[in-house]
Amino acid sequence: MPGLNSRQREAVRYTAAPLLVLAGAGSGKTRVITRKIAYLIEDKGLQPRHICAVTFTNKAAREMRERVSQQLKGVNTRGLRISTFHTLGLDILRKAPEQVGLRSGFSLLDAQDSESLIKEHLRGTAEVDAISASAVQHRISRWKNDLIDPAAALSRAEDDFEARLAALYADYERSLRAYNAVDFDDLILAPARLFQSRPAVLEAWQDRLRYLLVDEYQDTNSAQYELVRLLTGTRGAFTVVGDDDQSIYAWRGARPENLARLQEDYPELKVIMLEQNYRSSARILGLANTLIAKNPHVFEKRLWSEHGPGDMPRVLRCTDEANEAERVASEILHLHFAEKVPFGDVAVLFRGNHQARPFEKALREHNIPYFLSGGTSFFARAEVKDAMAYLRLLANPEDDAAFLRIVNTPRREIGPTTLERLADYTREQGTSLLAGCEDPGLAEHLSERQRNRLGAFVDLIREHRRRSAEDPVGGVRALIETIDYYAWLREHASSQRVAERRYENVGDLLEWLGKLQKGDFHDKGLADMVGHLTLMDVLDRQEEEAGGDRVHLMTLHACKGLEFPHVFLVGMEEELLPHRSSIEEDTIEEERRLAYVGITRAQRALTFTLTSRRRRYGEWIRSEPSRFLTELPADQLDWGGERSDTPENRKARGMSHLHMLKGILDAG
Ligand SMILES: Nc1ncnc2c1ncn2[C@@H]1O[C@H](COP(=O)(O)OP(=O)(O)OP(=O)(O)O)[C@@H](O)[C@H]1O
Ligand SMILES: [Mg+2]
Repeated sequence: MPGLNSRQREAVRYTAAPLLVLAGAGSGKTRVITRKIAYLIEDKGLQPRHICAVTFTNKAAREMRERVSQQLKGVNTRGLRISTFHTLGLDILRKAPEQVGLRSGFSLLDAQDSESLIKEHLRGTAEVDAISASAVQHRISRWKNDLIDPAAALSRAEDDFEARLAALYADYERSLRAYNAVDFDDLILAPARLFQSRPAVLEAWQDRLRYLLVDEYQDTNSAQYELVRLLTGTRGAFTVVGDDDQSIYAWRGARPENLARLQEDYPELKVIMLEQNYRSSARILGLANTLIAKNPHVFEKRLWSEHGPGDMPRVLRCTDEANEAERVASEILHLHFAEKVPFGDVAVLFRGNHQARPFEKALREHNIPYFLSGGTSFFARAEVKDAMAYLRLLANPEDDAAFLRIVNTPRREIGPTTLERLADYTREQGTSLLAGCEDPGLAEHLSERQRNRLGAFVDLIREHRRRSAEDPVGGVRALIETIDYYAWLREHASSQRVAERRYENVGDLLEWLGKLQKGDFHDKGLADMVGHLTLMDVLDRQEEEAGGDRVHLMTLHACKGLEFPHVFLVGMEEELLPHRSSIEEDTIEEERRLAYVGITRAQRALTFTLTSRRRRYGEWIRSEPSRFLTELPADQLDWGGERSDTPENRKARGMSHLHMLKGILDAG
């Protein structure tokens, strides 16, 4: 087993009992998982279909799949399951939807959809001014992650307010059921419940998944813990790897204590610690060790590295955000043109999504290709999703998910109770929601006023379906104007500018549709074009994921498990990192872990940046260096590091212009 140290080898070979590999960043935990998959197939003769590896992000799952297929060249790995927890959950539900009270073809609500559903339920309650829909959603999500159902939430409520939130949770659940829909958290919760209540279903899955491997185990929540516990059963055939110092999702219900709980639930648990870091140069690792040592520890682990000291990590002091972004862009140009570093080897990491904007601007201005992970792609924008939902409903009146998305967008005073009754009725009748609106039998269930509102909506759709049968794009355009979608956007946006930009996105979508109509789809109908656009949606995402040689921009939460030769950790300021809310709530330890995760992504070079002033809520505020920077030994950091204005760098910038020019010439 080349490329593994003796402890890693032991971890790969160990299958006698449950195994926990507990080790710091860059020590090869993920490598143990990928090698172990290969070992189980090649040496232990396990069929690929009996193995399941679980990670947290699609990106991580994709990388793992690549690494495994490289190791198993020529071996048929059909059936090998490497996915996120959520994808695994979705597959489990899809195989037996009736068992959990769903029908096949159930819809999956994203966070945006759940939030607007909650908003509907909040409307008209006493709590509407006291709490935002997103806060309620967060609360419900926490309950679900802790396997607490509405009844249990109610019985635990300590005051009236909590009790009201629990009641909202119950309303929300009822709506989901009526709509034949699940939310993101249900993808874990529902399978766990399914397994608890149906031993036969559980047994079939246990028979299918005979060995389970979990990466980033420190970030599992209670529902995920339960799912793993159930799936692995008494056999306990699993390997989990994790690092308590990298637990950064407690705010979303992750339970780092799950690491300790394993020992209680599985007394025969074997624990292997890894201590050699293979990722970072010694100076970078030294900073990481110093920083994390400030947190209290249950397990002491000190990482060491055989790599040389490497470059001195640097700190760039910048005047403000624009300057910070400009300096980083300049540094990246230097790396790329003077040192021949591919753009893809560089990552810019920040605490909050809002910090990305100036960097995007600066990188774009310098013609540096970049990719913003977790950013909002065109098809993920609310307004584009609304417009797509209208398109889908025009093309296919049976599309219940599309119906639900826009029946009240813009507001038509059709409340959740009306929709629930409609959904219950149509389920009995076996018709779609839209068709159900016109069913005379509905009269028993809904008041005349409610029926009239639904009727008006049906008329709207029918009229424009007719128009779009003759002229697809014209029909859709007329619909968007008839409902005065712009006014709706204007009502909800923070400024006219924002509303206009959103409306432009809708315009872009229609324009795109127009091009299709004139081009390849001139002899086809709306349904074909919508199908094509939906597929584009998938392609768009795939393209996003494919990468290419681009600088990575991402939050610290998103960079878990990844590594980059050059890392810029920006915004190293008090109230940014640590975040202001963590200072107030005294959850600095989790922020320190976040900083630790960021630092340990760097392989060769690490650069921190900070500004002396930053705009916040329209005002200039003086920024203070992050305590995490001042905790680091001053002699291990180069605080003077000015590279942006060296002659070399000016040359690099000149080359970038040449590069740009060449691009223009090539295009011409
Ligand atoms: N025994 C080894 N010899 C050489 N390189 C190794 C060895 N083990 C791991 N590596 C390399 O070290 C780097 C870090 O490994 P890996 O990503 O598996 O660490 P990790 O513990 O999962 O890190 P993280 O905690 O950040 O997820 C990778 O580039 C990996 O290929
Ligand atoms: Mg890893």
